[in-house]
Amino acid sequence: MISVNSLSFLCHNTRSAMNAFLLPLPDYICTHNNIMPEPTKKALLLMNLGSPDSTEVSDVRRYLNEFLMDARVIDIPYILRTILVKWLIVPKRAHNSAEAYRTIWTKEGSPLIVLTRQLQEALQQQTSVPIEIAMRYGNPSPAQAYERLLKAHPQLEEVILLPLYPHYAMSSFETAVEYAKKQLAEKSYPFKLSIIKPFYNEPHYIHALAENIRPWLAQEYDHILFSYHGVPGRHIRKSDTTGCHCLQSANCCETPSPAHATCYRHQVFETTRLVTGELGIPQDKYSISFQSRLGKGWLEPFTDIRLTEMPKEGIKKLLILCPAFVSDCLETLEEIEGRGRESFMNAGGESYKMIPCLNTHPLWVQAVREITGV
Ligand SMILES: C=CC1=C(C)c2cc3[nH]c(cc4nc(cc5[nH]c(cc1n2)c(C)c5CCC(=O)O)C(CCC(=O)O)=C4C)c(C)c3C=C
Ligand SMILES: [Fe+2]
Ligand SMILES: [Fe+2]
Repeated sequence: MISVNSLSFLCHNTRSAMNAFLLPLPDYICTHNNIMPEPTKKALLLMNLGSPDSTEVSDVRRYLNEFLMDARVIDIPYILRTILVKWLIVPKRAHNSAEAYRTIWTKEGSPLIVLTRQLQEALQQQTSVPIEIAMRYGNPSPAQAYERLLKAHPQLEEVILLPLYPHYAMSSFETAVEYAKKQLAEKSYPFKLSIIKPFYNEPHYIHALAENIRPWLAQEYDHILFSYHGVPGRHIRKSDTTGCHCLQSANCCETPSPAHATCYRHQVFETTRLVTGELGIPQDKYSISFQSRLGKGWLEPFTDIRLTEMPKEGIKKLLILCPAFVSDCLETLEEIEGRGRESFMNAGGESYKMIPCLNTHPLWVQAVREITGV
């Protein structure tokens, strides 16, 4: 292969000289000055959960069907899942869900997708490594992102996949990775996929989270609630690689085990411990809860219940954040900022402040660069 250095002498008036011999000029040979960038070999793919294409009930229905028919989300046999999802959950949920999306939708679209794109743009301003986004459900799909990357960079050798979930769950990180791998395998793309593991304890991420919280601590508050997206306890046990650790004892998540590499509960505890440690928040000033449950047997305590209990326990001024998400979305803006606030205030709360997700915080942009090496 011709190295870029060996071609550098060609750069002056190269195109006209080479044209004289009718040689096609590779696009990475610069004809204006002596800079000849390497052809792009590496790209970054940011992958998030996805949203419906619009707030029309038909689009929300299609999105919910795709989401809930995922066997890593509702992990029951196909026939039962089809009956449950297509006949019971989606028909019952689609209208309310569309209504909920309408309360947060922006003129650019779904906050989750708009904010993921803004993260892409903030990163792209700092690096020449091409960056694309993809969604697990809906658009753009990983295949669409691969096509765009390949068209613009035919010499691509590696796509670094960053699932935008700090914590491992079969219903978030695992399904995103498997879907991206499946779509890669379906066509003979010339590049490989390198997967970044969950970054729940990565120091740059923890630092970004801490600094995103810090300004909010200047005002008076009684308590900080770390509200994480819930998952069924069954999923925690299923993801236990040892087969005998997770949810088998009261303090399993504090007892060292290789199971923690894929234990959502352990990982959210760790994020909370590390970030409160960095901020020096005493143990009696914060707690963890789990939101957005769908069905029985999900991790406890439940955020919606805690929000109605807290004012009666003397917690009147609350700070709340949702570190399972890096971008604000339906579950933060509608569930926590909207309905959560109402529950807390109606139960006797005096002040309720939701700390936004990391979104495009400069330290988060920096953390993504550190975590992915772009
Ligand atoms: C931490 C990330 C997430 C996990 C884990 C997760 C598990 C999970 N979710 C559902 C059901 C629904 N989740 C919905 C929305 C939603 N979920 C996540 C992230 C995780 N989900 C995000 C970021 C969002 C918001 C998407 C957006 O467009 O803003 C919804 C759809 C909305 C609704 O109707 O409530 C459902 C349904 C299950 C069943 C599950 C694990 C088993
Ligand atoms: Fe655990
Ligand atoms: Fe969810």
